[in-house]
Amino acid sequence: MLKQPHTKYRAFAPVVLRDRQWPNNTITQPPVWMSTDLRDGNQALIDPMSVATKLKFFQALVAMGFKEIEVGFPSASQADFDLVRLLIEDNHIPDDVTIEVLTQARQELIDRTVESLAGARRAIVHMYNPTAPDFREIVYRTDQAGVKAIAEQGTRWVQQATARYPDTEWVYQYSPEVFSGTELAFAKEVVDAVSAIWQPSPGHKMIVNLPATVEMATPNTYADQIEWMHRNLERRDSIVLSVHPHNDRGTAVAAAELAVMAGADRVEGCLFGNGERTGNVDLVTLALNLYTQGVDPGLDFGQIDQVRQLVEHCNQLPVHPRHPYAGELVFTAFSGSHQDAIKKGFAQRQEGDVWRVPYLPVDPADLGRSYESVVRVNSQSGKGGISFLLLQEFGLDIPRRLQIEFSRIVQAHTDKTGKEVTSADIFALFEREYLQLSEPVSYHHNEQHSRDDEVSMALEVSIAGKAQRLKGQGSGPVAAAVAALQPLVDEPMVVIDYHEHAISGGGAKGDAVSYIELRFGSNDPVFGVGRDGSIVAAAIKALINGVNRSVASAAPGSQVALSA
Ligand SMILES: CC(=O)SCCNC(=O)CCNC(=O)[C@H](O)C(C)(C)COP(=O)(O)OP(=O)(O)OC[C@H]1O[C@@H](n2cnc3c(N)ncnc32)[C@H](O)[C@@H]1OP(=O)(O)O
Ligand SMILES: CC(C)C(=O)C(=O)O
Repeated sequence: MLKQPHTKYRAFAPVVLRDRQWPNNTITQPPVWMSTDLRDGNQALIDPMSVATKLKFFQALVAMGFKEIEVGFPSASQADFDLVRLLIEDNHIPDDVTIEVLTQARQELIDRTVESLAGARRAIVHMYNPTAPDFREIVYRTDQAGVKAIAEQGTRWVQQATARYPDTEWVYQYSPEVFSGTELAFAKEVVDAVSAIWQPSPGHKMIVNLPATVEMATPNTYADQIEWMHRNLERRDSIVLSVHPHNDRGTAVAAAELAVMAGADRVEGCLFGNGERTGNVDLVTLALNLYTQGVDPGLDFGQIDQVRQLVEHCNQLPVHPRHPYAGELVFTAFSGSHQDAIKKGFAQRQEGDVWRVPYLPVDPADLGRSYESVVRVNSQSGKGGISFLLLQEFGLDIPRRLQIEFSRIVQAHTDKTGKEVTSADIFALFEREYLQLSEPVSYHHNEQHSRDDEVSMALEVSIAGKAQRLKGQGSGPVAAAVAALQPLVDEPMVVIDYHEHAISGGGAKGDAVSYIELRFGSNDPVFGVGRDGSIVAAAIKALINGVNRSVASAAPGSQVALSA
């Protein structure tokens, strides 16, 4: 790279528009959306789509709610011509959907383009010619007058060709290609000359599309350009003002949003930002940005994964895992503090509340995404994510101090493997540590009798494989079980905390689960967990698990031992 890049590259000159209005505007309704997936998107593919693939994509776009769809460049290829014929002849175009096709300003191409549309109820003929200085000088070797004459002549050819098919309702769209790099006064001069020929009216508007064919400046500059045109174009009340941002600087979405604030009525783009070079503006992101502001975008992305899979299949290009709203990882939190906040957000949420879950700008469920993918656990994760998954998928609502204790066990595992753990892995670790640990003491059965506020408990257990019957009394079943188990260990056993709940989901639905925090003498507290169809048995199992864990926890340095 150059040390002095100014010797090779020039900064884009700002637009002089001191009284710009767009910064004070907000978007309260969606623009008209136009999908150019089948044209601008298709022309940028390594292998352009077949007619069958295009038809499938077209039908999906219709189902999403698009009312204007650019289906191709019929004068360029037989496949594009055939698709247009198929759509018309086999009645694939619903009454409220209008197809659009693109052509250069060349008579033979215009004639063939219009011919492809014969029999359409309504159609948009989109003609373009480049207007920017580099294109005038390098590509066309002409001047402003020459470029303006191409636009005027092309418009007349479109008029003549469409007049041959009076049964179709024709809508004309003109694009001064590379508007983003064209002098504003000249862009207005060309567009005004075109609209003077076409003579649109408020009842029969034409579309003026102002493309950032190459994105050359910051989005505010594009907004200034659009506001300037919006305020200065002739016949503005007879024009649908459209924008077509490309993403060369990575800011097409911002450019489109600011352009709408600046007066654009319509936005052209592709799903997930496919298109030439860095792509067209991403219509999914634009629509869902509106949705998260409480504005109905008029497009349905309620099954976003299906839309993404369809687009990946048709384009043969992957959507990035971090792509806004649709990427595989965008509703996934790995880091501990994010997981903690998301878990609290879900826990405090009531049905009908305004959406306020930290870190998640949209409810994944609204896009057909499940909550399972929201939290994933690796070595960057904390107790929040781990306990979220245990609750969401296995119905285990583990108390806070147990979350801390168990997260150390998971952390040790992820540190060792260096890999993500699935919710099934986490549950397996939890089972191994708590629910299935039956050494050295394993539980078989209990009998209890109550008299005068005192419970007598007999426990059938095995210790190191040998059956034993233990007895104890207490003010309740837990106290009686503690008294029965106390002789097994050589430190005083005290219950510090006790939680239990019924399991509402997962394979153990209906079981009770009991979490008991115990202290043995002056040792650190330890949790025991038990699960059973009976609440009392779940508590006894939790106590025995606490004994086993404190004895097993192990050996070196452990102060707790089984009594001789
Ligand atoms: C920004 C965009 O995305 S614009 C759309 C671009 N998409 C495509 O080009 C895909 C489909 N295009 C094609 O398949 C071909 O370009 C075709 C079949 C339409 C035409 O092919 P060709 O006749 O070989 O011409 P080609 O596209 O190379 O253009 C070169 C000629 O057309 C002229 N031309 C290019 N664009 C235009 C235009 N919009 N209006 C008028 N003339 C044009 C050029 O000045 C050049 O003229 P020259 O031969 O006298 O120097
Ligand atoms: C034809 C025009 C609208 C185009 O695709 C562009 O300028 O990018």
